[in-house]
Parts: sequence; structure tokens; C-alpha cells
Amino acid sequence: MNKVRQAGVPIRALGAMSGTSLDGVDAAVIETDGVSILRFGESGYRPYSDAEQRVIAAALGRWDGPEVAAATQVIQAAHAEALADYSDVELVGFHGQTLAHAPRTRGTLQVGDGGALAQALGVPVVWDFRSADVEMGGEGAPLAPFFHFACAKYLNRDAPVAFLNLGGVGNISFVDPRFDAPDMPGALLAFDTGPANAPLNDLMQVRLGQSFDEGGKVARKGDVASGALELFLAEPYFARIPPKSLDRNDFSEMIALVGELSDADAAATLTAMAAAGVAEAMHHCPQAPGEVLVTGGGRKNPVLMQMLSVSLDCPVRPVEDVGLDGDMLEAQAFAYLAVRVARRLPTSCPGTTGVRAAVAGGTLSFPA
Ligand SMILES: Nc1ncnc2c1ncn2[C@@H]1O[C@H](COP(=O)(O)OP(=O)(O)OP(=O)(O)O)[C@@H](O)[C@H]1O
Ligand SMILES: CC(=O)N[C@H]1[C@@H]2OC[C@@H](O2)[C@@H](O)[C@@H]1O[C@H](C)C(=O)O
Repeated sequence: MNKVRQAGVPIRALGAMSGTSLDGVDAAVIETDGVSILRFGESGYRPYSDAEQRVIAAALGRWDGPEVAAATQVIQAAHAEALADYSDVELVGFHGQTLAHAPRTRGTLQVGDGGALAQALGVPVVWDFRSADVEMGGEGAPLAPFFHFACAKYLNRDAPVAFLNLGGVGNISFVDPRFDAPDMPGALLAFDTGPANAPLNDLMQVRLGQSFDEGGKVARKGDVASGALELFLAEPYFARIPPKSLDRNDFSEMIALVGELSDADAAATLTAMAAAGVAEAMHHCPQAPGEVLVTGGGRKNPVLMQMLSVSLDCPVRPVEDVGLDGDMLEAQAFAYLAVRVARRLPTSCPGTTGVRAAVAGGTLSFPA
């Protein structure tokens, strides 16, 4: 039997993720048998040029047409480049780029052709991770939770812990590592918390021509507008019982709520909205976790981290505090999930995506 299919045999898997912030492709190697993480390996980052970013941005929210075709070409070429220089890789996990996500109505669209990538790299590729979950009634996201469960085991945790990813959108995984497997009822509850950096990035771009609020410098000088924050929290999304997921632009009208405010107050208020979404999320968790481990770019924003520390009643710290790499966790997640798919182990379950039953979502393509 092909090694990538062989249960229990550790392999070197390379994962690639292109996230909602459209900054570039993260790539990372892990060694795993699809159950335990044995070792984290090397990683890399291939940024998109401004021109590439514009092509991808023009396709966001679209399901087909010339914009989608152009974005697909950019994604494909960037990944072939980003993944070319890793040695002894036995399997690749290729998330692709989410262009549109409406699981209940139209489905979910991650562009990038894993068959072509397998051919280009000469290595088997797992791709299209989200469609099977959506077809079985799931949200198709978030998918990192099964990896977070493995991380909690890797970290020898024996009490509930939460992983919080602050990307364009935020997502949280409540992990109870006392269970043996991630798909056992109670082992995992995961969902998107709300917008994280996306509305703030959009504001910074529109008002100041900057791609993000580096170090929270702008927000730090402002005051939070409590009226706007209240309107935000009245959004039905927050009361909805999880699992639940979001598209990057689902909350893009939030910018209008801060339209009359100064740059600093608007930035402070959007930052507070990201933190408030997480605080709301904690109410949905079965119990308070012992700690919240923060990954994704938002952990580098001290204003956001401070707001989280104030509003959550447990320690909040970046994953670096426990020896993980918060820039690479998502790429590592898709390396790990690829091995699970190849071995027909589930990658989502009712507690993570609301799917009817645990499912191994993804297509495995071999080079010819
Ligand atoms: N030094 C910093 N100060 C403040 N914010 C930062 C800093 N570095 C990164 N960020 C924020 O983090 C964002 C990138 O986060 P990340 O790379 O986790 O997003 P992503 O993986 O594309 O998103 P997603 O997880 O939603 O797919 C940036 O767009 C910015 O808003
Ligand atoms: C549809 C989609 O691509 N969703 C992303 C996005 O970015 C963060 C959040 O929204 C999460 O739901 C997901 O990504 C991570 C990697 C996940 O699936 O766990």
C-alpha cells in the first residue's frame, strides 16, 4: 500500500494556507501519522505582490467568471513557487484560497487545482478540504480544530484549553484533551467568533492607505464608541448557537458604524469589536478554558490582546508562550489534515462544523 495511505506510519507533510487577509502563502512541514504530532519542521512565506493581491481581491465574493479564473491562476502559480523548495516531502495539504463562502446556500469555494499541483511538484496532494463537509450539512469551517486537538495533546494539556485564531476572521476551538479522539462528543467545540482584523484592515486602507494597524498604534490613541459597539453586538450572529462560520466580508458594513468617528476612535472601536466577538464566544463554551492560546496576526496587536485580557476571565497568551509558531499554525493544520484525509480519518465532526456525522473532507490526487 502507498505510504501516504498507511495507518500509523509517520510521514513528512507540507501544508499551505492562503488566508483571508490576502497577504501571501504560508507553508510549513510537520511529521505526523495523522493522529499525533511528532515534530514541527521548516516553514516559509511567499508574499503576494500588490498586483497579485488586487487580482485575488477582485474575485472575492464571486463564484465564477473571469475574475475567478484570473485569481485561480495567481493562486496556483504562487503555491507552485511557495512549495517548490522543500525536500523529502511525502504529502502536500493544499487549502487554496477561499473566494466565497455561503455554506447554507451556495456552498464554499476554495480555488487552486490540487491535481495540477501534484503534477507540478511530483508529490501527492490533498485539496478541496471543505466541500464534503458542506455537502453533509456542515459549515465547512473552521477546520483547524482537529489540529488544535492534536496540539493540546502535543503540549501534554490535561484540562480544557482554547485556541483562538485572529486572522481576517476570528475562530475559536474549545479543546478538551481528556478525550481520546477529536470526534468524540465533548472533545471539541469550534466556530468563527466574528470579524477579527478584516474590518480594521479595511478602515486603515480606506482612511490612511495602510494595510493594517501595526502594533495597534492608531487604535491606542482612540476611545471606543460604546454605541457602535452595542449595535455590533446586537448582530444575531453572536447569539446563534455554534457551530457557525463567516465569510470575510460578512461584517464589512461594520465600517459604516464607525464612519463618523475620528481615525483613532474608529480603529479603537473596530479593535474592541473583534475582542467583544471573542468575549461573546466564550459564553457558548461548555466551561471556561484554563487558558486561551492566541494564534494568527491579531496576536501581534497589543491593543487587541489587552482588550481580550480585560474581557476574558482566563489567561490570554500568544501560542509562542507554549512553543508553537502562530504564523504557521494554519499551514501546519492543513499538513496534518492532509495526512488524516489520506488515511480516511475524520477532519470535522458535529462539534466543529455542525456536519451531520464526522467526515474526512478532501480529495487526494497523485502525480501521474
Ligand atoms: N504587527 C502587527 N500589528 C497589528 N496587527 C497585525 C500585525 N501583524 C499582523 N497583524 C494583523 O494580522 C493580519 C494577518 O493575520 P493572519 O496572517 O493570521 O491572517 P490570515 O491567515 O490571512 O486570515 P484567516 O485566518 O482569517 O484566514 C494582518 O492583516 C493584520 O491585520
Ligand atoms: C471558509 C474559510 O476559508 N474560512 C477560514 C477563514 O479564516 C479564519 C476563519 O475564516 C476560519 O473559518 C477559516 O480558516 C481556518 C484556517 C479554519 O478553517 O480553521
